Amino acid sequence: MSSKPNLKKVPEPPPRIFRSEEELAALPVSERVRYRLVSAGRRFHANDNIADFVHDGELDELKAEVQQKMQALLESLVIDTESDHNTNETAKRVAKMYVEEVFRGRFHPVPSVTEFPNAERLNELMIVGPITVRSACSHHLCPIFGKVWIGLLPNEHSNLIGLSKYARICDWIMSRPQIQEEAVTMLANELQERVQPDGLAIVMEADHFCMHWRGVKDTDSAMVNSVMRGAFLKDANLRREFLALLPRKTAG
Ligand SMILES: Nc1nc2c(ncn2[C@@H]2O[C@H](COP(=O)(O)OP(=O)(O)OP(=O)(O)O)[C@@H](O)[C@H]2O)c(=O)[nH]1
Repeated sequence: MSSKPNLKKVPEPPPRIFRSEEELAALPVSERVRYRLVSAGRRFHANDNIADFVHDGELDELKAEVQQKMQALLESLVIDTESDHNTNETAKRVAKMYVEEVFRGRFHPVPSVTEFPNAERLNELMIVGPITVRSACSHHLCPIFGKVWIGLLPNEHSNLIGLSKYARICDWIMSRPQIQEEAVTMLANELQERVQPDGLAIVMEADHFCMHWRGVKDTDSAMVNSVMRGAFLKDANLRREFLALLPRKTAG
C-alpha cells in the first residue's frame, strides 16, 4: 500500500457575511440567534446557556418555530393530529415544555443570587442536599432524575449565598440537555466562581431513562459521579467526612 500524504485541500470556510439586525429580522428566529452566537464566537452546545443572544420577544418566536417543526415531526411519524383529539395541541405543548420548562436553563438567564460577605469568617464544612435534579440526556432527550449534594468549605474571603440559591443554580444548569459528567462540572464551575471556597465537593446520583425506558432497559442501575476541588481533593479526612455525611442510598 502506498503511504502518500493526503494532499486534498481542505476548502476554506466561506467568508462571513455581515448582517445588520434589520437584515436578521427577516430570518427565522433560530437563524438569527445562531448568527449572533457564531459572530461572537460562542459555543452553543445543548448544555450551553444562550440567553444573552435571545432578544426581548424572541422566546415567543422560538416557541412558535419549535411548534411548527414539532408539528412536522408528528406528521413524519404519521400521526393524524387533525382528527386525533389527543395530539391536536401536542406540538404547541412540546414547544412550551422545551423552551419554558425542561430546557429553560438554556434560554433563560441565571437566577439572581444574593451574595453575603462571610462576616463571621466561617470555615466549617457545610453540606446542602439532597437537591432534586430534573434533566434530560443530550443523546436521546430522555429524562434524568436524581439528587445532588454540595459540600463547601468557605474561607474568610468567600461569598456566602442563600441556601435556596444552591437549588436554583443547580436547576438552571440541569434544565438543559446534559450528560451527567459535564453537568456536575458545570455546576462546580458556577459555584466555584460565585462562592470562591477553599474546597468544593459535589456528588450526583441519577436515574437515566434512556437506560430504563428504551435501549438496554435496565431498570435498576443509576449513575453516581463526583467532583472534588481544593481542600476536598487534598484532604482525605475532609473528603471522608463529607462522604460519610451523605445518606447511603440516594436515588430511586
Ligand atoms: N457517559 C454518559 N453516558 C450517558 C449519559 N446519559 C446517557 N448516556 C449513554 O449514552 C449512550 C448513547 O450511546 P449510543 O450508542 O450512541 O446510542 P444507542 O445506540 O441508542 O445506545 P443504547 O442506549 O445502548 O441503545 C448510551 O449508552 C446511554 O446510556 C450520561 O450522562 N453520561
